[in-house]
Amino acid sequence: MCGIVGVVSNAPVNQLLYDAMLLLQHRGQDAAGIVTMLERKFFMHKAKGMVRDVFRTRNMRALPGNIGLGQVRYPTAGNADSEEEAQPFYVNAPFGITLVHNGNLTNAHALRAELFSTDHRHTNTESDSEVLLNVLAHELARATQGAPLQLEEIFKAATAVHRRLRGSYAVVSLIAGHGLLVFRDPYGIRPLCLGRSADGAWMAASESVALEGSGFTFERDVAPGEAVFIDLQGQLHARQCAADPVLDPCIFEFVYLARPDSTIDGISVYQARLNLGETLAQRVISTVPPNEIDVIVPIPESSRPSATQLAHLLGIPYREGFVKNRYVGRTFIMPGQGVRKKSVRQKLNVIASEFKGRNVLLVDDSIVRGTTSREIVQMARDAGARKVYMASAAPPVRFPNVYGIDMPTKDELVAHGRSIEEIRQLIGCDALIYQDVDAMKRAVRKAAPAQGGSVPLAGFEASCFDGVYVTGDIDTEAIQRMNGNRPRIEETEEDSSRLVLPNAS
Ligand SMILES: O=P(O)(O)OC[C@H]1O[C@H](OP(=O)(O)OP(=O)(O)O)[C@H](O)[C@@H]1O
Ligand SMILES: NC(=O)CC[C@H](N)C(=O)O
Ligand SMILES: [Mg+2]
Repeated sequence: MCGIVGVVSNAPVNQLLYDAMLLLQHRGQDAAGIVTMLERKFFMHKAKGMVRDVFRTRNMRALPGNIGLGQVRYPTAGNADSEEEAQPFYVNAPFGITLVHNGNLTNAHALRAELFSTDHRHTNTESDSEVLLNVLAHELARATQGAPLQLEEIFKAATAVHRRLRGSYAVVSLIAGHGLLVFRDPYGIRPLCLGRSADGAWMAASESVALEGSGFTFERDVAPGEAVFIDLQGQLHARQCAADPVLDPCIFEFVYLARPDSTIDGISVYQARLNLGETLAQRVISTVPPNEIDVIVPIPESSRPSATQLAHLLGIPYREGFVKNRYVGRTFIMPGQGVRKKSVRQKLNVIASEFKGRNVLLVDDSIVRGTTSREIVQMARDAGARKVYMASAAPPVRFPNVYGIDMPTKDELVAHGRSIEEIRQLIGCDALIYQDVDAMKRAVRKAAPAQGGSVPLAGFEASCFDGVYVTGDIDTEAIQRMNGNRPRIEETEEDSSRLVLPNAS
């Protein structure tokens, strides 16, 4: 995941973009970038780091114009360490286009070869988003054939782009001298929504929290396969450009990725998490008698809504046993297992009195590599807990994700190829309770409104839990190819994060 945003206004947008990106910071902490446009000229600043570190006053002053876009990056393709792969990306022809992307193309490898041999376009990084931009540029050139750009050609190009791309993509792009083009893949895997301000400005963003926090009113989600073009006068034009759009949003957004105060495709993330706590309660009861649990303790941050609901239903006290250092980022989205492990301890500290002599049930939203749970269980024991039970509001994560969440190989997943009992032993808890896959889907769906958008909710992209890849073209070979170009982080206890490039000996 990454966070993306675009704004068309009649006043400067640099501060608006910056503020919206701060509201999306939880979606990517690796790099940040903004492009604005004044007349036909683009102004760009991007670098590795979090928003507040990347942009100084002098950078902000150098971003003039009433239209622009931005991204916070969490790399899932290419090289996490590369400054060049920070977004936005830019191409000069046709017209001049910049683009930000949230998602992951599963056919980037084939497209890159095709771009070079057939389309005669050059890409200069390993990023799939640069490939995406070049496909869009090629299709815009093909649709216009040298003539001025009209609305019909924009939608024709978007249609052709959908035909060529596979995987997940929520995109905001800026066409110099024309306007903002926004589109979402035909399955709607990654989120994207639109909002309006009182003075008529438009904002497109990954999550509704960015709209609301920036003074915009949520208008609607971008439908899967839909392309929306907002011209320089602020007129919005929309068209369904995919042959067979279906809405299968990524369920992990509701489990962990998104902010709880966001609504995605009509589903309140907070309500979905409460519901997950409710169904989890039934699983807990069937594993550990509630009278053997003295206290329920959430693992901050994302598990809190599920843990409160669980505690409420079981009638067991909910206590804060871990305090989070708010200056440490999300550990799951940090590149490198060593960095993640170290930062769990830096990030969370125990309140020993909540554990001493008690049987505690720790609740997390998900267990991915098991780094957090292992450390946390040990910390609870060190603090004097008698029994430490562990519950996950999501089912076991057993399969790699290829749609923009950084869990690319099955071997790194603690639940892959292991029984619940084996995972329990690895994590070191006295009982381990997982949500069930169908119950998770039901719980999230229950938070959906009766009436959906223009494309109704079909199901969920839940491949990391059930191994079903909604785009249908993913096999072991495809996963290996996607990972082939990604640098690995070599792990040892002492030297925790040495970067190893592929092909390095
Ligand atoms: O099994 P693991 O590989 O450790 O990953 C799972 C953990 O990572 C996430 O927390 P994170 O610290 O990223 O963010 P949060 O503060 O929003 O919960 C998630 O909420 C789990 O706690
Ligand atoms: N998480 C994402 O959405 C990543 C976007 C893109 N695949 C990149 O690696 O930069
Ligand atoms: Mg967490």
